[in-house]
Amino acid sequence: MLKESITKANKKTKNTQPVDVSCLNSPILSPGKELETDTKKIEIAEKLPNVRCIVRARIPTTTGAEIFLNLYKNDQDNKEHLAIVFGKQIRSESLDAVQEGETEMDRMIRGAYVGTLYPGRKSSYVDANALVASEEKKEEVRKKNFTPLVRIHSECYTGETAWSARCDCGEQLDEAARLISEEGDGVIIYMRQEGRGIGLSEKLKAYNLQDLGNDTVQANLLLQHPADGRSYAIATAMLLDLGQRNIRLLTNNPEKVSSIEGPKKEVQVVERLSMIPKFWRGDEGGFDSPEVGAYLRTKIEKMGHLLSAPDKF
Ligand SMILES: Nc1nc2c(ncn2[C@@H]2O[C@H](COP(=O)(O)OP(=O)(O)OP(=O)(O)O)[C@@H](O)[C@H]2O)c(=O)[nH]1
Repeated sequence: MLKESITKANKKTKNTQPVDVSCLNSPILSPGKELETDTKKIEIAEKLPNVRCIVRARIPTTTGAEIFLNLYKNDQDNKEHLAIVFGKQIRSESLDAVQEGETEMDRMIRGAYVGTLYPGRKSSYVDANALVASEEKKEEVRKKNFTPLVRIHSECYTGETAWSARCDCGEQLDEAARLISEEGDGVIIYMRQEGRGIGLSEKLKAYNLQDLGNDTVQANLLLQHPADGRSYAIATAMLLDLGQRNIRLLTNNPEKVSSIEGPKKEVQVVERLSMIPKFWRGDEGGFDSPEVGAYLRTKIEKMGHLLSAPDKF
């Protein structure tokens, strides 16, 4: 059954080397039997999708930083991707656009207000103090030629909610938030691409295949999925909607850097900053496990991640 589906996958998957199915006599890959190295590059769409921020809300956080959650709809999938915006400087053009027939209350309810909401506020615009503060901030940012720190993060229920030590996704999300909030203004684009795009149920199957001796890439391929099934066109369109054409990107993933720039280099990554696991840096709060070690090694060895493991790992 699995053998059959992988043969089908060979026929369907573009730019992918043939999968060696001889290993399927055993659920565990025999030593020396490479399943394949998936050479598929993340496809860059020819045209960016249309995105629209439909609601924004202020979230005071447990770390003290104040963030604005911007929820987006798009014409490519039916998922609710999010822009987690730090600071008040970065705003969504589609959210701020005036909608026909809407009242001031409608605008405030969907988050298209300037400044801060307070009981009894009547207008989305006329918070004079906020306007002055916002103009001053814009000027300050212009003077500094500010290029925001951005993280493009893919949803990971296990790493962010179920305390998983199989991956460093939860740590990366926290670390990105910490670094961005230190600078004041920046964005985390939170993409609903669970399990590198294969979804949670398939990722859980992949975990079982990993426990049976396969690495993260092999497990995806055995399940008939690409090693990485994500795309970043929606994220690029969201960054443009947020007015961000030049960014500093927090990632070790070279594919993410080229994909996020878009088909016509609509966005430019002017700097890439590595995300080194805390445990490798010897920082407080890091964690180690055999699984996360294997996960990171596979990223480096098979997915070309720009990260070098310290000798002892
Ligand atoms: N299929 C699969 N997905 C995984 C596994 N472990 C984590 N993920 C998913 O991988 C994604 C995390 O990717 P990112 O944090 O964007 O990291 P990345 O693209 O690998 O690179 P960085 O930007 O350097 O972190 C999330 O969607 C996780 O759910 C796994 O073993 N198998």
